[in-house]
Amino acid sequence: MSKATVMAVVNQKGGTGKTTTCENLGIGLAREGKRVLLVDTDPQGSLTIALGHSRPDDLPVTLTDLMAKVMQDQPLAPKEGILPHEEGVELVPANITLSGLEVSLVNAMSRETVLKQYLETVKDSYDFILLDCMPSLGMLTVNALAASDQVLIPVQANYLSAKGLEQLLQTVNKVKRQINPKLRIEGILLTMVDYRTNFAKEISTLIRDTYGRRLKVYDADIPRSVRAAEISAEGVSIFKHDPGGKVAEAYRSLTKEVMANAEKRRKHQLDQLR
Ligand SMILES: Nc1ncnc2c1ncn2[C@@H]1O[C@H](COP(=O)(O)OP(=O)(O)OP(=O)(O)O)[C@@H](O)[C@H]1O
Repeated sequence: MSKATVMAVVNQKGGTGKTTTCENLGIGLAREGKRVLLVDTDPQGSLTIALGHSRPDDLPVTLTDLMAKVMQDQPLAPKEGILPHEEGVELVPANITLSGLEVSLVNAMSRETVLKQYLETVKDSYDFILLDCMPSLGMLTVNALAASDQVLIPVQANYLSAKGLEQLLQTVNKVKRQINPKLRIEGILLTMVDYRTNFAKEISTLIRDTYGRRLKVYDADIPRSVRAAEISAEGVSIFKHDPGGKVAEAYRSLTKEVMANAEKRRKHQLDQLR
């Protein structure tokens, strides 16, 4: 059985739409029949909350426990700590205890690859594993990059920080060089685009012109909409909350692009084996 494609959703800047993208791309893929695991690697637990667990601190098992077991060489039960969601995805939840684990990683053996080692134990059961990263380039984000095949970078169109993006690309390249040679940037996703303003259109064009040659910018942009902001408290995706709306439409397009890219890569790999 083939192993999952692991995708890190990363931006060290806060509030760029990482969690919203993880949730809706993940559920979008599940709606297309893919087996999807979402992993909350952020001690804030936003993805955990967004998927309906409003009190992450009360959960008996979270990513902290699973990574701690890996670090202590303890066995994991099948699907230990993995929670089902009504829309077909599964979740490894997180809470604030993950901050403590991040500190203890500093002195751990193979500290950059603890998450990777954990994911190896579950990879056979999924087609896609999406990692919701925290807004920093610390050890948990390095673990996410070390465990991933590809990176999706949500960028809030109105607040593009070219310097921030360069810093992120440097970190991705460093992880690629030193720890994970197969890591590649899948694409930049423009989020919270307000098409009522000319400014947003200009920024979108600017990003495509500036980075489009070096990096893929997804054709799908995610529009700004209060309907998207509402889902954080609803425990369901935009496909359930507002199925006919423009944000659902945009995440549907993104899902198709991600699947088409995965299929292209699979064919390319098969061609190389021939
Ligand atoms: N398309 C959108 N339109 C309007 N609001 C949005 C949209 N996408 C996300 N939001 C809202 O913007 C805020 C930040 O989004 P989100 O939590 O997805 O970002 P994040 O990058 O994961 O944040 P953090 O860095 O804190 O983890 C949230 O309140 C969310 O509900």
